[in-house]
Amino acid sequence: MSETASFGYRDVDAAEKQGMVRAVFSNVAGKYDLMNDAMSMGAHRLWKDQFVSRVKPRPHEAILDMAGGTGDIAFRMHKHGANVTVSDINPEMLGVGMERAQKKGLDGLIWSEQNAEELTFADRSFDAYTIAFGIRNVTHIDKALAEANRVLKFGGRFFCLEFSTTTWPGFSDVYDVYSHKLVPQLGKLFANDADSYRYLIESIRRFPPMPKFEGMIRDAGFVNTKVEPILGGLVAIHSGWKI
Ligand SMILES: C[S@@+](CC[C@H](N)C(=O)[O-])C[C@H]1O[C@@H](n2cnc3c(N)ncnc32)[C@H](O)[C@@H]1O
Repeated sequence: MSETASFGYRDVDAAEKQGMVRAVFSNVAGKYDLMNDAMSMGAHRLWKDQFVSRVKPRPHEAILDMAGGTGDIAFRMHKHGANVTVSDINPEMLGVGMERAQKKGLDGLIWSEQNAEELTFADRSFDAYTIAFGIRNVTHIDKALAEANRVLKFGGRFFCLEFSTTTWPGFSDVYDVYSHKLVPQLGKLFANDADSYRYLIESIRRFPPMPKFEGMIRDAGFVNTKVEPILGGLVAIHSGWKI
């Protein structure tokens, strides 16, 4: 029997998932940044600021921003003087990011089309690895985590920002209605694409809960792992160290 993977609430052939995810992000690339503001009412900017403040980028250190999309995390780290490589599997998302960098006058970022599961970077190339709202889209999360570990130097830091499950009871009911009913409608209104946004919400619900994901990070070889829930775990920052 062939291997299956979850694509939102559906189970699909694992070999097909990557192409389906790629199609989602090709569809949304042009409206991605606008939709992030609309869906989170601007909150994603605060979560990304908090995330980068935890990474503490230092001047000249090499940081890989995996699944970096249109560059939000990379731009923030670049401001600190880090040498940032933005990698993503989707050339359309990277294309939007490169245009944004040009408009902002940001030089020195490296843009690289890569699959998080099979990186072409040499072992021990980076001081830090970041991935924001990307890991839940990857077919084999364990392979991506193993690759993160491989490309980090000894003493390197791993940081992941991802939606998770809030433990605030009242809030989770409101969030359920908001995400399942309103987000696809916003997707239709702003991007003429309810299905892509339905997938993005469903994929949040299928993502492993915080303790399980932290265990996966440990299994990939990271130590001193930590989870920092935001809004009761609606969003979480996971981190670990390579030794
Ligand atoms: C929700 S966006 C996040 C973009 C950016 N990090 C941000 O926070 O705004 C998810 C990104 O993951 C990328 N992605 C999905 N699967 C991937 C994979 N296997 N390898 C690398 N990137 C992947 C998508 O192309 C997309 O750009």
